[in-house]
Amino acid sequence: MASTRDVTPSFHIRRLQSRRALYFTPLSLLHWNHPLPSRIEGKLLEKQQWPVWVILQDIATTLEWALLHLVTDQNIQEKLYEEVVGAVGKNGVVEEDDVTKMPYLEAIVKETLRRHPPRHFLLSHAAVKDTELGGYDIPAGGYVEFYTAWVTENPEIWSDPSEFRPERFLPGGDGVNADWTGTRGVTMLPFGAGRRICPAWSLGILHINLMLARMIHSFKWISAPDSPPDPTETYAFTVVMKNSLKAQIISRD
Ligand code: HEM
Repeated sequence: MASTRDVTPSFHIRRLQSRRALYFTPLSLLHWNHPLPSRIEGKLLEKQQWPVWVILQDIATTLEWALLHLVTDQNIQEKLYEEVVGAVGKNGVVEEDDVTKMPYLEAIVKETLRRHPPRHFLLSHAAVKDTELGGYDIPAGGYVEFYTAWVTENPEIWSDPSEFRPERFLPGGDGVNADWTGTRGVTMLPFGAGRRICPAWSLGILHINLMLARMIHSFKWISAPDSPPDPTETYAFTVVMKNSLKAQIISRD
């Protein structure tokens, strides 16, 4: 009989890692606190200390929001499971190359980043010279904060923006041509845009895709009794769930 466990996603990540089911979750690096290389030109935040947990936080936040929707809507979860099984079989192992051939997985991750951009604000930017931006005069040295969530909440850009609908990123959907790195127009900004865009956005996406595919391939995720998923948001470094997701997992073996 399938066993169930009542655990939080972070616990899942550690458990799956110990079963070698996950590709890469460098939790041991959580205490690493060396300066990351910084790009200086036109940059406000110089030589900051960037603890690695800050970076992992973006990935963990995205995974937790994706799982909330997959637990809430089992049809989406089953459709993803079918796609993963179709690509690697029931007993195969999902590898990096496999996730590039999973359009529904990609649509789920894009919809998660649209609906729940982990950072509602980009890093602080500053004008290096007197600048006019969107009708405002920004003096040299003036700080500019970009609020990213307004783009994805905008009904002029997205139909029913508050709904979680991965299909919008598939052919025929309103997001099929969305450029999430902002080079062809800005309809979502999870990684920022322009020359200060997150330099590791594709690495982040690869990790999220791979982990999510492996989690769904190995387990069916369902709501924990007496603890239904609660999408209320709160601000930490990223915009997280006020009440962490609790779910039960059932082995698909
Ligand atoms: C889902 C995953 C991720 C998200 C949503 C994300 C998001 C962002 C955002 C919004 C920015 C600020 C861009 C701006 O101010 O214009 C940023 C910057 C940055 N990110 Fe990421 N990021 C993710 C993963 C990663 C990973 C995996 C790494 C490193 C391995 C990384 C390293 C950095 C660095 C070093 C910067 C600063 C770049 C600069 O100052 O020029 N990020 N990220």
